Amino acid sequence: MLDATTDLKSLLNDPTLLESRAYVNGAWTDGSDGTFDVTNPARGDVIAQVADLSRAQVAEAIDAAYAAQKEWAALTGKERANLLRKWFDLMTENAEDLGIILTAEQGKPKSEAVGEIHYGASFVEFFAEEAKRVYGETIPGHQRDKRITVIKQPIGVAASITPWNFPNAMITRKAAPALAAGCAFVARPAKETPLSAIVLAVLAERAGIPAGVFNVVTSSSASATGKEFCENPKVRKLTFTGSTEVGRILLRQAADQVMKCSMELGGNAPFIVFDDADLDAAVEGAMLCKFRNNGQTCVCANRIYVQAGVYDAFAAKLAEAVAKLNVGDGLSDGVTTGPLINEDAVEKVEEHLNDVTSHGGAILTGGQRHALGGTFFEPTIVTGVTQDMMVAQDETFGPLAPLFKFESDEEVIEMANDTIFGLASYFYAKDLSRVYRVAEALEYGMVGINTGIISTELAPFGGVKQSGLGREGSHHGIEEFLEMKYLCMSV
Ligand SMILES: NC(=O)C1=CN([C@@H]2O[C@H](COP(=O)(O)OP(=O)(O)OC[C@H]3O[C@@H](n4cnc5c(N)ncnc54)[C@H](OP(=O)(O)O)[C@@H]3O)[C@@H](O)[C@H]2O)C=CC1
Ligand SMILES: O=C(O)[C@H](O)CS(=O)(=O)O
Repeated sequence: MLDATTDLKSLLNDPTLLESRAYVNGAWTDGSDGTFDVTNPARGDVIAQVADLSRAQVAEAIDAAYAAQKEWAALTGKERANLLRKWFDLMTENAEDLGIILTAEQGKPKSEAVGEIHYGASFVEFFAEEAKRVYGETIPGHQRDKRITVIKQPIGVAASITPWNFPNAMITRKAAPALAAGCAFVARPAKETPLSAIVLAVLAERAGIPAGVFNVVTSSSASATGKEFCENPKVRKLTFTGSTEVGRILLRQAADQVMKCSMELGGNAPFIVFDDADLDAAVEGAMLCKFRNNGQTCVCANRIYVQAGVYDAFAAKLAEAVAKLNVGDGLSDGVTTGPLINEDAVEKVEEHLNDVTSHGGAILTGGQRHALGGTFFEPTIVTGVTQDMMVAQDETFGPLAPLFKFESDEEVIEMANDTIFGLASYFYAKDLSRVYRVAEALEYGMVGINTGIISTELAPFGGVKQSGLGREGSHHGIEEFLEMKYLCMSV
């Protein structure tokens, strides 16, 4: 066993949670293509060698899901709910260990990782309850001898492809409604962070979720797995979270089967501070919104617009708050900011930063790779940012806070909406008519008003324009995994 694996196991209350095989049809499965390495981004060492499944093995997982789905759907909603509740209880009981595993492979501070585990588990808890509430309807007949009924049925086998930035919650946000609806599920996690997905399977098995209902296929080739998901006729639903670029590829591939797709894609969130805002609250919200997960979330503030009259005061307060961030290894106590996921991520931050400074912007704080080396980067604020700079159109996905100045409400709404994305947006203001006008004018699926954190299992999460299709979470979330059937009966 690798030294780093031994070290990681030594941190766990239950070392058996650290599994490196895939989970197919209730069996722990080695990869016919060998293994691929999983690295701790804070330390650079290999913490696991995970099963590398071939496309043929992915097809076997789909076969297993297809075979298990009918019996799973035949259970009552309450029976499925009871099993999902046990899964939720096990996630909650093991949250500390799941958080340590998540931090080790993804890098976020352990406190954030444990927070993600509870956030991820909240979807399982919520949709366990929704399993009992898949209602149909009756409609008055169109003729005297006709009776109209509408029923909801599970779509069948659902497959997911998820990113590395929330390796637990992005899976449960999909698998929980799918299983609650009566679907069977095949999850393919990002190659950077498969351990958090695998441990969900460990707990699903312990919860008594039947073999074949929840499968985790780990692979180094996302493309091959994605093609199998899109081309295999037994798959009736594809649910993806990741970049818009990859979302487009998958939609094109899924089109051949006219497959039902949910897409949670890229963002470019504006964070607007009006001159009537509570500046201290706005700074607190900006810190949470920008620097959560080191800026590696699709709903992070990507552009910070500040009205001219409060620009300097806001910038000074934000710099004070950024100075308090503690960059380091997420497994160390007191660390608030971990490393970026990989070298590509660091280079993207540098590219956006250099574009700002080479076009007249200025660094207020930070601005370079951290003294810790590796993929650590100094939390950075830049000022004098304008709409023609890269950061205005492209998602940084890192700890870069670009401050734009604006004069009028009309001007900032136009700038905020000037993007192909439409996922999350935020603004701070007190005047009620301004709040209504701005909230209604922003072209986004989600608007945070005087708050920088909007994510909850109770609300419909999703975007418009090229940020995605469909919603996850809330009672809307289960509809993504149901088909509506119209029954017309002649009496
Ligand atoms: N709207 C939302 O909720 C979210 C959006 N995102 C967006 O995703 C981006 C960052 O995440 P990142 O993981 O780099 O995004 P990517 O889109 O590169 O990867 C997301 C997932 O897709 C897989 N993938 C990559 N290429 C293909 C392909 N050709 N066919 C099938 N699967 C593929 C990846 O696998 P592998 O990593 O193994 O190559 C990974 O599991 C940002 O743009 C961010 O905004 C991220 C999270 C949430
Ligand atoms: O992947 C993401 O960025 C998540 O969707 C963000 S959140 O749901 O944790 O806010």
